[in-house]
Amino acid sequence: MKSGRYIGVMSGTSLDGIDVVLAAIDETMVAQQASLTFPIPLPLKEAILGICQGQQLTLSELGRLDTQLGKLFADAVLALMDREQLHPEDIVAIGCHGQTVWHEPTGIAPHTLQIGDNNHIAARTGVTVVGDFRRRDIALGGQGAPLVPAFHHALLAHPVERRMVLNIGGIANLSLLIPGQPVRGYDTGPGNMLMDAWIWRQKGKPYDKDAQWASEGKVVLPLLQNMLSDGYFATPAPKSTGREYFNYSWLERHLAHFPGLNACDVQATLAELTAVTISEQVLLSGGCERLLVCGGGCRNPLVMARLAGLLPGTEVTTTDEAGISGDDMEALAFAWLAWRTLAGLPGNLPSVTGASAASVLGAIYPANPRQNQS
Ligand SMILES: Nc1ncnc2c1ncn2[C@@H]1O[C@H](COP(=O)(O)OP(=O)(O)OP(=O)(O)O)[C@@H](O)[C@H]1O
Ligand SMILES: CC(=O)N[C@H]1[C@@H]2OC[C@@H](O2)[C@@H](O)[C@@H]1O[C@H](C)C(=O)O
Repeated sequence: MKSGRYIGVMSGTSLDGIDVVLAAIDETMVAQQASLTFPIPLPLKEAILGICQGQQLTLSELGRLDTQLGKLFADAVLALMDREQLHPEDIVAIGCHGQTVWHEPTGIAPHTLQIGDNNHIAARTGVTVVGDFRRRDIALGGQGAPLVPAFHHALLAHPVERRMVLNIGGIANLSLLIPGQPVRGYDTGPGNMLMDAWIWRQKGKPYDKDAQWASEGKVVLPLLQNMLSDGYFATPAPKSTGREYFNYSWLERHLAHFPGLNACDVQATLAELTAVTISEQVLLSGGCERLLVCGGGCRNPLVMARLAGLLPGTEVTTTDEAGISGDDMEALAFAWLAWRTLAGLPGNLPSVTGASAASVLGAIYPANPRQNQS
């Protein structure tokens, strides 16, 4: 069943770095063995951010970015392989998510686009790559996202306890693991993305470390209510979203109604927006006994404290406490999805994405011998 060591690669909507994880996987377990975060050069990050917000580019520019990212993902994998003294034959496959640059799961021609040419990764590492995980689900009428609920279910479901797993990345997504019910899951809306965008514009910092700035401010209720009136929050699942919707322009449109606000109060209000939109969904979905949080947002003490405050009766913890590092969860999920693909097992859950059927996901880029090329 293709058991062995896999490498998962995730570059998420926050663009804070490429997460690479090594794991031993078979039908009964996923054992994490090593991980690293590989930096994304600032010009590349800015180019990706531009596309995600609708900036026009030529096909030549898109092609170049696809190649540059593919090479960068390969470098990230090679850094882990070199550090762990791994040879290509030690690894069954690499599961690479790619970089989402556009996600439009509804409308006349639903589509989602992850770039970073997997051919470069296979050629440079000498390891088989599995990629392009989302588009089969879209072709089956699904959202193509989120895909991690199946992995959350495999690892963290409990026979009697009502659990939910929350990933707070750039976008936040929730997996509902309720005993006796099909797994459900969807994106709740912005996770860290608006907080990151605001502090970047105001202070040139990539994120509000430990919510130090937001903690100095107070929530501006009219602004919060104005943002909460966005139609996405009341849309029923299945649903997914991304940077092309929740971005700095979205924030600017809401701020335009409230000129002259204190910048640090805006930061506090954005942290509250993340906590409120998540907790409302937890409650609307019937609540849970335990909320296991992963993703960079689980390191934000203000958001975590507000979630606990808004969800009395729910134990709010990080997935670290359940034995899985919150920083590595998504990369691990894509290593596991690569194993599912090679084992001929479906990767999507129609109860989550709304697809008409469960399906083996992804495309396989077979290994060829490792080459020393730049
Ligand atoms: N100590 C901290 N204090 C506050 N926020 C933090 C801290 N550490 C990480 N973060 C937040 O987490 C973000 C990174 O999260 P993560 O790596 O989960 O995102 P991602 O994987 O790119 O997103 P997605 O899940 O949407 O694809 C940072 O940009 C920052 O906003
Ligand atoms: C289109 C896309 O890349 N979506 C990501 C993004 O980041 C978080 C949230 O939005 C989730 O829907 C998804 O990622 C995780 C890994 C998923 O598919 O489950």
